[in-house]
Amino acid sequence: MTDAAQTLDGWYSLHDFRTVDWITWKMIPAEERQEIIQEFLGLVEKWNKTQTDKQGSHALYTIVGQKADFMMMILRPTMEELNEIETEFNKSRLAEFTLPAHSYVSVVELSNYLPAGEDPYQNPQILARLYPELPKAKYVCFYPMDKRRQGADNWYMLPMEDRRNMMRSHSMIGRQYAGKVKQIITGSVGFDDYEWGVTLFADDVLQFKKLVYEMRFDEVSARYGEFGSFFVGTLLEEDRIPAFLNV
Ligand code: VOV
Repeated sequence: MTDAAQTLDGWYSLHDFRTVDWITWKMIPAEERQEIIQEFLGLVEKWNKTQTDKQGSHALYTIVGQKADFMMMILRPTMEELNEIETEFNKSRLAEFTLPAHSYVSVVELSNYLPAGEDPYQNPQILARLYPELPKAKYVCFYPMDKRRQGADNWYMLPMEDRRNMMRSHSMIGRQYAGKVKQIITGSVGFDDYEWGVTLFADDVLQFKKLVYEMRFDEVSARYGEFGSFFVGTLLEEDRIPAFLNV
């Protein structure tokens, strides 16, 4: 067996995608819609408080295309909290007017391919990456991915040194996007259908395409990357929620 990569694990993550049932939403009185929006804003207010207390973070984005209408990305210290939040949303009145479109369960992950120093859990830069406050970037891009295990191209059979070299090259490309794209890699082996979730944040949506395309030419993605569905969305700030739901 080759050496397994060691991981540092941070907050648990839920990407929850919903489609709005606009037809039934339009059928109820405007007053009732306002109440439902207020109830949802109350939930978001609770999440804001958790974020201020540094006990988690969240982000809301409206999704472009037919895969979903909006996404709630939630980070929390435990899986139980994610489950509670999801259930609380499901019991809210807004949920009666949404259909589940997709979800992804994972945990913020850093791997030891690049040296992190002595006790990484004491390193403030590492802690900031494991327990991040999600940025208010204008755009989000989410997709799940695997590393290939097929015939001669089996990532998990490669010696540590080869994987480390390839990850170094990967990070060199990534670093050219510093300040343009922020990545949060979440591990999902044992939690969801792929091995990682990739969540990218940017203020210029085109940078997602440029970064993901450039990485396709890099060996770790070219030879070993397998990708699921891509979701792209625009920031749904709280003050935009009533307008988004206005019919
Ligand atoms: C935005 C830029 C960017 C930067 C700087 C960056 C850097 C780094 C570093 C330094 C490391 C290793 C240590 C760690 O921090 O974990 C990683 C790790 C990882 N990455 Fe990455 N990545 C980026 C971006 C970035 C993208 C766009 C993708 C998707 C790939 C693509 O083809 O679509 C990706 C994937 C991953 C994955 C799946 C892992 C875990 C691999 C494993 O086997 O464990 N990543 N990544």
